[in-house]
Amino acid sequence: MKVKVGINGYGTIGKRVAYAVTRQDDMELIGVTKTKPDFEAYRAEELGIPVYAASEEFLPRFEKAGFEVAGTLNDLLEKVDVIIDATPGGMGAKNKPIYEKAGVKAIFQGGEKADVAQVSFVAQANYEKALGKDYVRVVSCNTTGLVRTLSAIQDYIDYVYAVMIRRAADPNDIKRGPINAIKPSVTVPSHHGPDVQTVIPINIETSAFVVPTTIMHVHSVMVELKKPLEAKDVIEIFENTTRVILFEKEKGFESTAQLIEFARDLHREWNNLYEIAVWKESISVRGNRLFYIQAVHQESDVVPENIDAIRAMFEMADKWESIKKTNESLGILK
Ligand SMILES: NC(=O)C1=CN([C@@H]2O[C@H](COP(=O)(O)OP(=O)(O)OC[C@H]3O[C@@H](n4cnc5c(N)ncnc54)[C@H](OP(=O)(O)O)[C@@H]3O)[C@@H](O)[C@H]2O)C=CC1
Ligand SMILES: O=C(OP(=O)(O)O)[C@H](O)COP(=O)(O)O
Repeated sequence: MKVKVGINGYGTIGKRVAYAVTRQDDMELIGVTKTKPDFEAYRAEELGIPVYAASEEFLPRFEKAGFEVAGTLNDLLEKVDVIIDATPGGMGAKNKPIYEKAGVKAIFQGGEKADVAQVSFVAQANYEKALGKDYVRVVSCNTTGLVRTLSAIQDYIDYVYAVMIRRAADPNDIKRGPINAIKPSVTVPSHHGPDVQTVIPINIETSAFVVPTTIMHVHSVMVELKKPLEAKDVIEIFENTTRVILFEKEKGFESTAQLIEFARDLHREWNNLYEIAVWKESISVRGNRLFYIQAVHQESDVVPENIDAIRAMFEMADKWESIKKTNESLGILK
């Protein structure tokens, strides 16, 4: 039996998760919601994906354009086992009562607060915690990136200090698009440190800055070690960590631009780089301090997490079985 999946919010994250669902042999994409009949709605229709209005209030927009929807969100909820809420940050919490009323499991995204769900999730760190759960939150793209590498060296961590250099907007965003400024999050810690702690119990402080780019976030990570670890050990650990890839400046990976070019060269859909990119040369240890620099493709690293979260919630596979299946289906390198 395939799990029936619906997507509420067919935007940057929603459309990528929808695509990933169609790549799974144990899941079925039942439909997606839109608030308006724009090109994304027409493209979904072309792909044979049923489009539902996100609520009744949006129906006149579709009627006016002559776009035939399959119903509204409530109709979609009647047909699915799980809904992926990929609506703008904060909207998921408002939608939750609708999902509860429909008796449908739900996965929320990182723009929601942790208390929206029973568990905050990164597959390789805490898959088991989501087993059988009804409400799971896939943490934000930056938090996912931090958890992927930090959980791999968790036993060595005394304290982490990390600086997030965040892209100003996604490439399709014409409202927030790169400003000619560096904008600090003046609240310290930024939400990322406390968010990491909702997944793994480590000491961590973070601060964050927005810079004028649309392609990827970069993290400068500093770890105080509680037991000895050499750079070569960290390299070996990361080489053996799923969804983490080492890139070398020596081979031309000088910036986020080349990382995205690499994803294009792989012919990845939407140039998704699902893996966290760690610069190999940046990994260094001085005394009891470890340093490394990594990049996160904000539009895609959380996509495999949503797929694994579905399998955990329906207890369809154990952790490594699910991760392997998801990785293979999306061409994730390791
Ligand atoms: N973009 C990113 O880099 C990342 C985002 N996230 C998180 O994922 C979530 C979604 O973000 P993202 O995909 O970027 O957002 P987008 O703005 O790209 O997409 C949001 C979608 O929600 C839909 N929507 C808008 N209003 C409503 C409504 N009233 N009811 C139902 N749907 C609505 C929009 O539909 P329509 O187009 O039809 O108006 C749109 O398709 C957020 O929690 C965000 O924090 C997590 C990791 C990375
Ligand atoms: O989850 C993300 O970033 P975050 O981890 O910095 O909150 C996404 O890049 C969305 O960030 P945004 O809230 O700046 O759109």
